[in-house]
Amino acid sequence: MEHARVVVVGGGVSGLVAARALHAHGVHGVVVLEGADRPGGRATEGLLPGSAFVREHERGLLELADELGVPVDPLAHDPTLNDLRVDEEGGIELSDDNLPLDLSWWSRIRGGRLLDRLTRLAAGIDPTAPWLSPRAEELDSQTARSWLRAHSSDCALLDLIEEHLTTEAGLPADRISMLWLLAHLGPRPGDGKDLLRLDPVLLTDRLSAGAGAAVRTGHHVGRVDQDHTGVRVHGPWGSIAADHLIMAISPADARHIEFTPSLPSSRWRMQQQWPQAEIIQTEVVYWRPFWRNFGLSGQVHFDDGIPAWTMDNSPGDSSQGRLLAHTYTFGEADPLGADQEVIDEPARHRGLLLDNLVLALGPLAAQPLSYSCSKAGGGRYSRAYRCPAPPGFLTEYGPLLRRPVGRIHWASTETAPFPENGNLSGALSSGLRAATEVAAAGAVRCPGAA
Ligand SMILES: Cc1cc2nc3c(=O)[nH]c(=O)nc-3n(C[C@H](O)[C@H](O)[C@H](O)COP(=O)(O)OP(=O)(O)OC[C@H]3O[C@@H](n4cnc5c(N)ncnc54)[C@H](O)[C@@H]3O)c2cc1C
Repeated sequence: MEHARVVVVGGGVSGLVAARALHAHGVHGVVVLEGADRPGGRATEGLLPGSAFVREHERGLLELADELGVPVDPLAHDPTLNDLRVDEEGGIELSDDNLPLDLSWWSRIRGGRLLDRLTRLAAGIDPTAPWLSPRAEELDSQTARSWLRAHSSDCALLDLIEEHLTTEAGLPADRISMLWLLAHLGPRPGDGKDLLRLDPVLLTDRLSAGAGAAVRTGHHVGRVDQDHTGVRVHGPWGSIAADHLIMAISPADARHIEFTPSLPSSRWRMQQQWPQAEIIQTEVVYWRPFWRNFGLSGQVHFDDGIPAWTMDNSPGDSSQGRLLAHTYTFGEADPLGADQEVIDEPARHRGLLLDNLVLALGPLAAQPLSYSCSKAGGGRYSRAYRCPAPPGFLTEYGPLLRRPVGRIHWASTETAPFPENGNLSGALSSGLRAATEVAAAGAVRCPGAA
C-alpha cells in the first residue's frame, strides 16, 4: 500500500493551506485527496469567481492573497445612491442600507440601543471557545428571536433586525442560538460596510499549485481506519496509509465517512446533527451598471426571497455591470426563504429572479450578457456557507470541534475561532492550526497558526 507522511482529506482552502504549511516547515510526503474533479471546495463550487468578500481586519487572508499574487480590490460604495425594498405584492420603496426610509425615529433609536446591548454582550464572548464564555449556558439556551423579543416590543424594528440576521446567517432567527449569534457578530458588530473583494477561484488555483503536495482530485474518501501504527484511508480509487490524517472537510461531510474504530459517540452525534444553511449564489452580468444612472445602488431586498437580496459587484472601472444575488434554501415557510420547487428548478429560479430585477431596476435588467448560478444542494458535498448553530449545540458540541481523535486532526472553517468561523479566513486559520498539531506530533514547528 502507498504510504504518505500525512494525508489531507479535502482540497478546499483549509486542506490546501494545511498542506502548504506542512511543506513550508519541512514535512514532505503530504498527499491531498479531493473528491471533486477540481480543488477549491466551497470557494470554487459555492462561491462564484470574483465574489468573495473580505474585511480589512482579516489580515491573514489578505497577506496570503498578497503572497499568492491574488488581487484584492475595494467594493464600490457610493452613499449617494439609493437602495430598494420590494415587498411580496411588488410594491417598491427606497431604503437606506435596507432600512425603510419611513422607519420612525423611535424605532431607529431603539435599534441603536439594541445594537449597543448586543455589542456589550458580544464583547464578553470568547471567540476561540464561545462555549467557555461566562454566560454561555444561558445564552445558548435561547434563540436569537427569543432574546430579541425579550428586549424589545417594537415589531417593525424586530422584523427588520431578524431579516438582517437571516441575510447574514442564512437561517431564520428562531433557528439560531443567541450564543452563536454573539460569537458570529464578534467584537465589531455592524462593522462590514467597507468590504474588499477577491477572486476565490484564483486563490484556490494558486494555493493548489503551490501546496507543495500531491493534490489528487476525483479521490473521494469513504473509509478511514486507524490503530497505533498509523492511519489508512480508502476510496474507490484504492487505499493509502499515513502517519497522520487531517480531515479538512466540514462536519456535515465527515458524517458520510466510515471510521474504524468508530468515532467517539458525541463526535458522531455532532456530525449527524450538523446544521446546514445552503445558499444559491447568482451573478447577473450586464453591459454597464445601468442602475447607477437612475440613482440606484443595485442593493435590493426582495420580500419574496427570489433572490433575497442583490448587490452591485461591478468591477472598479465600471466596465461591466455585475449584480450578485443570494437565494436562501431554508424553505418558504419563513420570511426570505424561497419555494422548494423554485430551488429545485434552475430555469424557474432564473425566470423569477430576472422578473424581480426588472421590477426593481427596469426593463434593461431583462437582457443580461450572462447569468451564472452556484450549485447549492444536490451535490455530493456540503455547499453551506455559515452554519448557524441551534440552541444548545455550541455548549454541547463546541469542545469537540478541534479535538483530535487519535491520529486524526480536524480542519475546515467550521473548526475556526469566531467571527471568522465560516469564512475563508476561518478555513485559512484552521488549516494552519491543524498543520501545527500534526507538525508538533512529528516534532516540526509550524509558526503563524491561529
Ligand atoms: C454561497 C457562499 C458564499 C460565500 N461567501 C464568502 C465570502 O464572501 N467571504 C468569505 O470569506 N467566505 C465566503 N464563503 C465561505 C467560504 O467559501 C468557506 O468558508 C471556505 O471555502 C471553506 O473552506 P474549507 O476548506 O473549510 O471547506 P470546503 O471548501 O468545504 O473544503 C472541503 C473539501 O473537501 C472535499 N470533500 C468533502 N468530503 C470529501 C470526501 N469524503 N472525500 C474527499 N473529498 C471530500 C470537498 O469537495 C471540498 O473540496 C462563502 C460560501 C458560500 C457557500
